[in-house]
Amino acid sequence: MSALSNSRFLKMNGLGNEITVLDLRGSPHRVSAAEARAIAADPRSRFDQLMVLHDPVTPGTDAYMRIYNTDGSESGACGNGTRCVAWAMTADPVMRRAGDGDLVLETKAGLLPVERMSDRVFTVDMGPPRLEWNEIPLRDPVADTRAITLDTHLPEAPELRNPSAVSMGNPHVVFWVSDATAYDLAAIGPVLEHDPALPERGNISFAQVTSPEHILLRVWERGAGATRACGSAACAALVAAARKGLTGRKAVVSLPGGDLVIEWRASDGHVLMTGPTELEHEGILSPALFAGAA
Ligand SMILES: N[C@@H](CCC[C@H](N)C(=O)O)C(=O)O
Repeated sequence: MSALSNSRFLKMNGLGNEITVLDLRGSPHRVSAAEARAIAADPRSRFDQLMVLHDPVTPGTDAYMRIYNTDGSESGACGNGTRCVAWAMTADPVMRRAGDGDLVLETKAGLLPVERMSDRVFTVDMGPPRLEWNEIPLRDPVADTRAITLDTHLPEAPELRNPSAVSMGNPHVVFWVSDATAYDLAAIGPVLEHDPALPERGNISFAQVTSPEHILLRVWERGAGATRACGSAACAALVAAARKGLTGRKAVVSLPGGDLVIEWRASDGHVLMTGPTELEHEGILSPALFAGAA
């Protein structure tokens, strides 16, 4: 029987980005890729990202998070999921942490301080963007990641050339388009996600800058597919747009699920993401889910 059998979970969302939160603090168990896929396969616990809480690693932090995509792969960042975890750790009667003060979460990519702005709205300090080719990572050295070249050539879509690349703790490629809704994400997304120039695959965004304070964004997520919102992609798009002089350092990023406010803070270069969370229901993971999942 899996150590996860009968574990309580929260099904949440951040702007429609489907998030399941599982609390393994106090347990040595590490969710396997097969277990993550099994949890995603059940409609009650279905997720774009599974956020798993573990005991803190760095002194002064509240929890260490592992982040799983629908396909079982792991990521270093999930903006919408981080806000959901912040809600769970401050408001859920079971997952609520002891004590008050600033909430600081940690992933394999670094520390994420979180501020509660209102009942369900949180600002996450997503840290500084990583902009060097080997930090993203890209296969080939490039001096300026504001305009990169992928191997994929789409002659039917001449706009899809020279995207920007940014890491927010996970790899993002941002294409600059005149109409963010014009592309068939389900057809193009998987091809671009797996482009050989992206050794760890990529989260793929189509960004339409409508003013210096506003970006329309659609995202094909690595390991999860088309989602209604992606917080780290919104951060990556704002950083890339500001670097290209298309926007200022603060903008509203509109996704199919709603709006995020993103600021690339001048004082320390950190990216702040503000947006809502929603609790849908709680549940218990059935032992039957894990039959055959190692
Ligand atoms: N939805 C997330 C990003 C999820 C991680 C991504 N699919 C990856 O593999 O890097 C967000 O809100 O940032």
